[in-house]
Amino acid sequence: MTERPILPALRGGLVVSCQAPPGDPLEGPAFMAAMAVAAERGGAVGIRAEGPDDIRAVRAAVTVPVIGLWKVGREGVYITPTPGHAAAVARAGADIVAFDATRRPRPDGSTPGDVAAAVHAEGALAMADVADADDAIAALGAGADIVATTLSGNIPGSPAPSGPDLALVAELAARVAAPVFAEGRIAYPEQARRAMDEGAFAVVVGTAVTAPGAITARFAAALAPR
Ligand SMILES: CC(=O)N[C@H](C=O)[C@@H](O)[C@H](O)[C@H](O)COP(=O)(O)O
Repeated sequence: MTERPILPALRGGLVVSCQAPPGDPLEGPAFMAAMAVAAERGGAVGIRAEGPDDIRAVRAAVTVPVIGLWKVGREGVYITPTPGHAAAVARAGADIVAFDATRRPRPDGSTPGDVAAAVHAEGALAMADVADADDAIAALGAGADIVATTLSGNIPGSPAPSGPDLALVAELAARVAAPVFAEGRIAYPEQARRAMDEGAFAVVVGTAVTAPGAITARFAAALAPR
């Protein structure tokens, strides 16, 4: 928990998501903390990190706000699925706890409102990762403080645009009073700029900055014989 003003520190800036999936050579708190320090030095105003161990290490390594989440499995609702996971993420040092706020059933039958309440009980802010505007409006009504476009194109029934869902960013910015974070498939600085122009409060970039394997694959593909 922190007394620093969290949202003003993030306004208009870049949050870098430092996550390595299971089996990735960079998996582990030391690697993710180093990645976070590099991102902070590069101008990131916040770091998004996954799992209590990484969150603790990142929290200790940077001065900027930390958005935490906990991925549990990879099916259905897996981003901070229960109030218990959310409380643990906050206790690990996250200033903001991101959680799946889609209308899909949660593994323990809890609601987005239950998760937001657990986050608030730990003194953190609740970020609703959504797939569409209906998710966002429901989650904010249930107590979330922030919405992020994280799950657009990433759940069944949500078609994936090839790039970021800037239409959803614009729709949310027009329809909700809460801060809107643009997140998901932002691969170029120009897309980050456009997200801000569409009304985003801040922009979150992961793969394009912190996934050397994926970045290398893009370059290697460009060199493949035609
Ligand atoms: C859908 C899901 O599980 N998204 C996760 C949420 O934390 C991360 O795997 C993404 O890397 C993050 O959202 C940033 O997005 P991108 O890596 O496209 O810049």
